[in-house]
Amino acid sequence: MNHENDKAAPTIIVIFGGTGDLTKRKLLPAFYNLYLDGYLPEKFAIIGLGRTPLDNGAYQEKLKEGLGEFSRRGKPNEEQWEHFKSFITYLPSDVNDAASYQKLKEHLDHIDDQWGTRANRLFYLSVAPQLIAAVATNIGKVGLAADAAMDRIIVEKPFGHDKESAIELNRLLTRTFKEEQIYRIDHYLGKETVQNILVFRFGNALFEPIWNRNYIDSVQITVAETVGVEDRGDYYEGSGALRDMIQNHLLQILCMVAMEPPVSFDAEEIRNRKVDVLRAVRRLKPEEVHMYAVRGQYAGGWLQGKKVPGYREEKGVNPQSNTETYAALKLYIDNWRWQGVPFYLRTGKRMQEKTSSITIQFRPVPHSTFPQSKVGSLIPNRLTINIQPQMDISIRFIAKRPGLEMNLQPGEMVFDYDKCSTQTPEAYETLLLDTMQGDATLFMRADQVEEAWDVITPILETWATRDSLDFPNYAAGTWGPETAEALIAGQGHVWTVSPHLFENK
Ligand SMILES: NC(=O)C1=CN([C@@H]2O[C@H](COP(=O)(O)OP(=O)(O)OC[C@H]3O[C@@H](n4cnc5c(N)ncnc54)[C@H](OP(=O)(O)O)[C@@H]3O)[C@@H](O)[C@H]2O)C=CC1
Ligand SMILES: O=C1O[C@H](COP(=O)(O)O)[C@@H](O)[C@H](O)[C@H]1O
Repeated sequence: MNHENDKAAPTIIVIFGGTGDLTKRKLLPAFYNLYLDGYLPEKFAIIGLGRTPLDNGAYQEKLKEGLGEFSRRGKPNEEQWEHFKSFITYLPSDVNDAASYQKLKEHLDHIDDQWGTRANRLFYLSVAPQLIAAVATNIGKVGLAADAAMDRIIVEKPFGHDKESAIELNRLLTRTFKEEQIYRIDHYLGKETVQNILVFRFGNALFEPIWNRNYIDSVQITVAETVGVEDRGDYYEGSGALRDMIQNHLLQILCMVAMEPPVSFDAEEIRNRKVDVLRAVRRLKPEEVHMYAVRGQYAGGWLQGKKVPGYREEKGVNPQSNTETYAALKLYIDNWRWQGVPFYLRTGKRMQEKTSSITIQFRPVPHSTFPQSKVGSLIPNRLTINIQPQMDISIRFIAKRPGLEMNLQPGEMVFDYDKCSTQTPEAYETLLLDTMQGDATLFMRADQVEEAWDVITPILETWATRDSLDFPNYAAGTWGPETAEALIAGQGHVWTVSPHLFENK
């Protein structure tokens, strides 16, 4: 997390799934940007693995195309690319072929010999979840990751399908790796604006005294996407919004908003405080689920002037599918700080606008000093943390409207990331550098993952018992099903649809 003046030790990155979408779209652009920003060590190598028959040149060319398309800096400069590509090699291999791990070991040992030092080894599992067991077991068998201080494994989401499978996966990984060698990625934790939640809360004395049930009325966390399932219908059918987004990204954000102040910025300390929050989230009884959780699935509709198909018409999706593409929850945290404060979480695909934000709604003033006739309905203070694509933190307050009369109006103070001079790094840049430097603060520990599954288990189980649903129940290009409004209306709340203050009074 803190990358000041740091260069990692000599490092070899082995990417299982080196020909896949994630490598092209996220991993390679992140490494390339780290290279341009001077964060990669001089002794550095990327080894891509996959079954596709390619030679080094063809593999490098494929990754270069991806850079042009997906890097925040666009097409690479030829001279810089010529140097960077010398780090990259490709080893065609099948993860189920035990012999290929011996070859990989020889390759890694050979690099160590050339460099005259034992390099750190990072094994990135960018493969489907069902292949993780084969890779981790085979790495263990040939002793590829024998040095607990130097070798790490990075595991992509989804981490399990439910609590039992997550526990099983943790058990399997810890047969070969110690917990401190395992980096479970949640890319939301690498986002600049998400990291800033901790700095905002614990770097300022101003907010902590009012960051509790005495002053905060409710909290909303929204992650709204305009995209549909794209070409991931097969995966999404077995997942749905609750597993795909809430179990990981939204619950992790919730932890950062709700955690107690850590004693230090140490990885274990931060993760301890976060897991405390998950443990305190009230578990729902099956008969309560309908009062606390709402699901939806998009029908066809119009988005930004374009006609888009319904979920059931997407590639890889069952035409009678009951998979939810929208989920909204009302959660309570049963501890001293948050007793009685509702936390509303929602996420959906094909929503009207792409926006991820956190809204902290403060309570109204205890007594209205100013005559109602002058001020209309006073708007209580609200803090909004816009995560993406708009990146800012704003505080809404009441101010006097200039003039001879005592009229009030809403005002706003904004910290805007666009006004900062440096380019914002992508989440994967932060996270990959952290893995190289052995900083696990922004990664999920086994107990965090298991607790997060535990929070959503009653909902998953209750939802699984019903197979005749009123789906689809929201049109693409809207803000989700109407039942989501009712979910929070009982407490007198409405979803804060847009992050922009004055559209949203
Ligand atoms: N793409 C994304 O934006 C995101 C992906 N993820 C996660 O990342 C992981 C990878 O996703 P993604 O890149 O999209 O998947 P892809 O389907 O695009 O890539 C899968 C990769 O696995 C390789 N592979 C499959 N079977 C074998 C095998 N038997 N032996 C060796 N290699 C094999 C493929 O190589 P080949 O075909 O050459 O054998 C390919 O490189 C998944 O867990 C996914 O959930 C998480 C968040 C976002
Ligand atoms: O993990 C996932 O995240 C993406 C959204 O990520 P973002 O950084 O673009 O906000 C989501 O589309 C995908 O379904 C999910 O698997």
